[in-house]
Amino acid sequence: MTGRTAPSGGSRPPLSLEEYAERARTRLDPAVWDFIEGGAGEERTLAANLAAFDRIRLSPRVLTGTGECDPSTTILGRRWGAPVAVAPMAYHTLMHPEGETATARAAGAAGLPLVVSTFAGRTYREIAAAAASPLWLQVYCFRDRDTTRRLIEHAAAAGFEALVLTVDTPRLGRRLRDLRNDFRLPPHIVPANLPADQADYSSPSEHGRTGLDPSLDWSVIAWLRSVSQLPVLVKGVMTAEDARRAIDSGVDGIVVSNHGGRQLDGAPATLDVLAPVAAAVDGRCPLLLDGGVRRGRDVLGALALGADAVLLGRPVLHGLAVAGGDGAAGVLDLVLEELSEAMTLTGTATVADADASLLTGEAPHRGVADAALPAVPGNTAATGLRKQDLHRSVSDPVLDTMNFLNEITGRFPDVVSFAPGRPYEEFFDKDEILDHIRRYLDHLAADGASDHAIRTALYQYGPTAGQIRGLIRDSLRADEGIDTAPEAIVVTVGAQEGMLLTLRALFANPADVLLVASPCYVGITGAASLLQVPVHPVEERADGLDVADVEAAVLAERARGRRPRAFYVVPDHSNPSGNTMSRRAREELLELAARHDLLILEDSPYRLVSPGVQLPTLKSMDPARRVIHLGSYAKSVFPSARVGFVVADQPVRDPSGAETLLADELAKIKSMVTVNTPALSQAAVAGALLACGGRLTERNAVPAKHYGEALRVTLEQLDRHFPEDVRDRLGIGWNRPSGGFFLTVRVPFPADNAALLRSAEDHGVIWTPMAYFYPGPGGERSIRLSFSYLSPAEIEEGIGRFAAFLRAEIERSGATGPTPGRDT
Ligand SMILES: Cc1cc2nc3c(=O)[nH]c(=O)nc-3n(C[C@H](O)[C@H](O)[C@H](O)COP(=O)(O)O)c2cc1C
Repeated sequence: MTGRTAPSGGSRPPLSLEEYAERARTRLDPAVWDFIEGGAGEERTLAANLAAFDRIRLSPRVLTGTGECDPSTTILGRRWGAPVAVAPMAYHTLMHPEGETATARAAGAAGLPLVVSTFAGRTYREIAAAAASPLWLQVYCFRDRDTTRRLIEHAAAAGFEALVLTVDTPRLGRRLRDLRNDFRLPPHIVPANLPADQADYSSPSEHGRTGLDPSLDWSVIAWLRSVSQLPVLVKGVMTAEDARRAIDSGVDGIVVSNHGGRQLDGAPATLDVLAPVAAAVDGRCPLLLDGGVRRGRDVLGALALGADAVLLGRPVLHGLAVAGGDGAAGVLDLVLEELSEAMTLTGTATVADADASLLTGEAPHRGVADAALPAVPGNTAATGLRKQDLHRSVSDPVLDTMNFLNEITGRFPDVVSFAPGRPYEEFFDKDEILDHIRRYLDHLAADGASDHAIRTALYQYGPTAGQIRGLIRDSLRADEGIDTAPEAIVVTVGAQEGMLLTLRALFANPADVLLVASPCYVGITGAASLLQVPVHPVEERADGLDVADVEAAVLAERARGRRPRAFYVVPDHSNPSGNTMSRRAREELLELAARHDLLILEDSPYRLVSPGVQLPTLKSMDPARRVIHLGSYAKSVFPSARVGFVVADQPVRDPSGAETLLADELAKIKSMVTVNTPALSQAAVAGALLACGGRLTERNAVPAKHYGEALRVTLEQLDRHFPEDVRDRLGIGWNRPSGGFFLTVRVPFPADNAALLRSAEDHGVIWTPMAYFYPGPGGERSIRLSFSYLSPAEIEEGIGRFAAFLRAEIERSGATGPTPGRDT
């Protein structure tokens, strides 16, 4: 990031990108200047891009002890000197005869990638020869796909590492400056990688109209995959919805871009749409942004709003125009110098540390409609909060799924509900809870605790890791074959807190990915969303999880440069699918974990309330301590206690060689979350454990029988309403779990919220759309039925209503026959 020699024509090197722009303007032919500088229409969007960055205010933070900051980052498995790359721009040769080769040298010197335009003025081979950092190819899809395919093959052969498909250009925007100037490329400026004889390229707008394919849809991603192995990014996404579709289409990255204001005039500034797009992407792929980046601090602003990196457009052309490769290098150096300054003055040690806490004052997406904020009654000075200003997780649909169900249950109180995964209430005895607490106090006294110590245990803040760890250890030994020390246990506020603590501790860097069996319990994906942990779903097959699929996910993530850190699974009677992993699959999973240095997060709350003998827990099969076991007493004791625990016996070594257990580290985090699990709750659970000598299987013998019976009645009623030949004809099916609270019904129509509403309104029965449990697409034609909360008579009535709903819905949609798509 050293200053360069003064590009000729100025008394000193330009001190800002603005100065580079000014010097470039004086050097270039006015029509060429207009061509690079201009935007579409009235250039509102062009101006908005710049204005949005102008509104960013960063918080200076002092005495942070940050020292040297590190602006480097890793994208698609490659280290970049900073989260900046050069945006694809046509014809660098218009700025300087060396064109893209000069830019590639400059980018290489700064350790930054260059995205080379389809309309590059130099060949891909020449550019690659000059490059010392990653090259990506920007792809325009032509009507003639063969031309596009050849372009991609040439770039791949030259060593380009990724494809960036520009998706905002079914035609070129009306750029009035070019129209007024009747802009034509000089004869020597040609696209060096396109067939010279096939088109007249001299008028970019004219060629755009005749050459570009205006009818592209999302299937183009699959086409690109069919012609190239390279990762595919899409450039030009501006809405959360399109970002989701892009991810559903399997892209490897997204560039939020409005083409530097050159396409749809009136489109918002890219920075203004970044936060909602980032919320939708939720770390599932790299997210880049371009448009209006003109200073190093702009880079930091974009990162704070959720980008992983930015592309720099016009300023690089300005540098080239001013002094060729040296000028482009000067521009990049300046941006990196300013970024380093901004990071230091905001106490941002690394790129991963840049988050929304850096922002202060008016956020970029504010300003337009502040006046339209609803007034809060009775408080005229109230501050209206915008959802976009809150953490992106609050916009994550996963955090909302249960609200819809609760709302619908409230609206139709007389429905039979197969929605809640709740224990059957007839087993609750209102006096028992007091007996449990009494029993625990007596136990403490019998153990020799003084009155004073017992008072403290009950009334005072307690030990962070919990005060009933010994009893939990005994119970795990008796019931689960898990042999662990009390010190390896942290008592948590439900298993949910256990998930939060575990993810917080394990996921230290943005390249760490959580793999989850999918469909997946929303508690873990929700916690991942809160912590911005990227999630990679591994889809269960109809008969359960295939460990080969987990391995494929591990390898795919590695290939993307990310680190699969842990795999979350409910091995027994899974919520939501009801499937159980076989013993063989458990062994294979543990072998895989060892092979790939993967941790397993085992969550298994239904075992102890399921009939029959259970398969061994993963934790009990795990001498290598790869399994972190998340426990819950919600089903086996009662949910209101909100007591869970984590068995985290993994040794943790610090740089001095000192060793703790992962449980100790979780307790540190817990001390800042819930301080300790309420003593009253622990006392009640402890009393319940003492009552059965730690053998919760024995305590739950009757409930387990009940749940087994509820499952049997549910299956029997489904069989009765839909005998095999009928269900085959209608395209309905279901699995046959061996226990737990849930099963999966496959249907031949979309089982979405609209269908759920019809089911509640017209048939008086509620269920849960399986799609709620898919972190990505999937489950659209599946339903989760939960039978745990209902009596056999209610189940019988409810399945009758459910059957009527299924028949009505099949008739309504005209859909019968085998269910397309996924099975669970
Ligand atoms: C002269 C010029 C040519 C461009 N050519 C392309 C191109 O060939 N392909 C593409 O995807 N985007 C192209 N763009 C858009 C840029 O990649 C980028 O989206 C935009 O310039 C970023 O905004 P900024 O210039 O404000 O930094 C071009 C932009 C300019 C200014």
